[in-house]
Amino acid sequence: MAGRVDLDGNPIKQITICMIGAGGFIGSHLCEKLLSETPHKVLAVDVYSDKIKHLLEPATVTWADRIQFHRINIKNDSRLEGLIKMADLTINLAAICTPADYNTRPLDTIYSNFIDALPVVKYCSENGKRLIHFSTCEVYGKTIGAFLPKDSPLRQDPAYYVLKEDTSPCIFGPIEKQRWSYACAKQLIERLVYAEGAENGLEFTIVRPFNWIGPRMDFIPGIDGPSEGVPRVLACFSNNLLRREPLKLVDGGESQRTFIYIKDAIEAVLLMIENPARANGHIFNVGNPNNEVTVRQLAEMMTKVYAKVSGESSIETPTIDVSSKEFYGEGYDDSDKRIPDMTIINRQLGWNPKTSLWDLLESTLTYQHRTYAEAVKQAMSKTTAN
Ligand SMILES: NC(=O)c1ccc[n+]([C@@H]2O[C@H](COP(=O)([O-])OP(=O)(O)OC[C@H]3O[C@@H](n4cnc5c(N)ncnc54)[C@H](O)[C@@H]3O)[C@@H](O)[C@H]2O)c1
Ligand SMILES: O=C(O)[C@H]1O[C@H](OP(=O)(O)OP(=O)(O)OC[C@H]2O[C@@H](n3ccc(=O)[nH]c3=O)[C@H](O)[C@@H]2O)[C@H](O)[C@@H](O)[C@@H]1O
Repeated sequence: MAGRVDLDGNPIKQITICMIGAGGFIGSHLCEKLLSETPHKVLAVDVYSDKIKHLLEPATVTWADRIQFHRINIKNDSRLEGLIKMADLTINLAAICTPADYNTRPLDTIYSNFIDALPVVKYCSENGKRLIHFSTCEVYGKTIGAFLPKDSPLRQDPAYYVLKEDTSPCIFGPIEKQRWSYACAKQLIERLVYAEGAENGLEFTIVRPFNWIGPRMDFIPGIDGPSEGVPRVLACFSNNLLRREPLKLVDGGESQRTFIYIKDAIEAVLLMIENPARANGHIFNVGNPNNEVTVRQLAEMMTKVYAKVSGESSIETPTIDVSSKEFYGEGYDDSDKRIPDMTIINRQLGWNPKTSLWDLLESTLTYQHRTYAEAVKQAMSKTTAN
């Protein structure tokens, strides 16, 4: 760790980071990276700590004095401002961010993504502290191309679908499509952070993740999360594979996504943390434009990879179609296609993603199989016995 320098060759000083939402999927990977590869200190704030338990116990691990866990709900805890004041940098990851919640719990979604983030921005601004705020690629909404006729040749033109931080519009559906409650709340908090920068000099960076996936993402229903819960697609499909049931394709699985390995994405966040002069004032797409698939293709690839890593044959009917109304309920809508433009992050931080979709699925599904296969088998045999 000695002699670490930033992208401009300057020595990197040890800092203290207040990480809100540190117990979640991204937070757990970021904590791991900071503790194992940097000298920085982490004040980890969350209501849950299961995903970072291995970093907190036992107290004898070499980094024990560099991480402190604070079980705090940021909605109503006066300790938050004190922690932000103690830190050099605050990273806010806390949010409700599973699509099944956006149309079924729109109030909680809006409160979590906008109202609850407000004090964090305010405390950073008032105390002259740097903020890295986690937004989402969903702020782009639908592509311009989605509104062209299906057979229009313009749909093939990147100008109609590649998403650029400084030029693409944010295109959401009507209010009754409550899916957009999340994207809209995230957009407004982005505008607020940006305005604090412009009017009050807040030093900020906004991150727009594009489908980061990997170990510890969400939960397996009935094992380490509610039986009726609907996590994001990686965990939904993992759950289906573990239970040997068909993967459910919402509205035919035609939507397109670009998936990036969490470990590649975390490299980008570390560059932002350690290169403030290059990252401040910027909004960054963080994704892997080379890993584009339709959801149907993702299901097919996950089925193949899971067969390889588990040694189990695939089931006869690996996928079934379900309507979005049946799967998510009233008010669901979808982003059609998400390709991140990488110009800004490349120019500012020289960062590029590395891992192919096949490789990232192989390591992630190996983890899923190792972590959950036995527990799922036991849960299923109990259900059959009852
Ligand atoms: N994973 C992705 O690909 C992705 C994509 C786009 C945006 N994001 C954004 O990145 C951030 C982190 O996402 P994630 O995938 O790690 O989600 P996650 O749900 O795994 O993590 C969020 C964490 O925040 C905590 N939290 C929520 N409300 C809180 C509160 N009131 N007080 C304290 N803690 C609270 C949760 O307990 C959870 O541990 C979110 O803001 C999300 O919108 C993630
Ligand atoms: O990860 C991101 O970058 C962002 O996008 C996600 O949104 P989305 O990609 O729509 O969510 P997923 O649950 O990962 O679904 C991806 C696609 O798979 C489909 N799906 C999901 C689950 C399933 O079982 N079957 C299925 O076909 C969905 O309808 C959607 O088209 C979430 O909103 C956030 O985590 C985040 O802000």
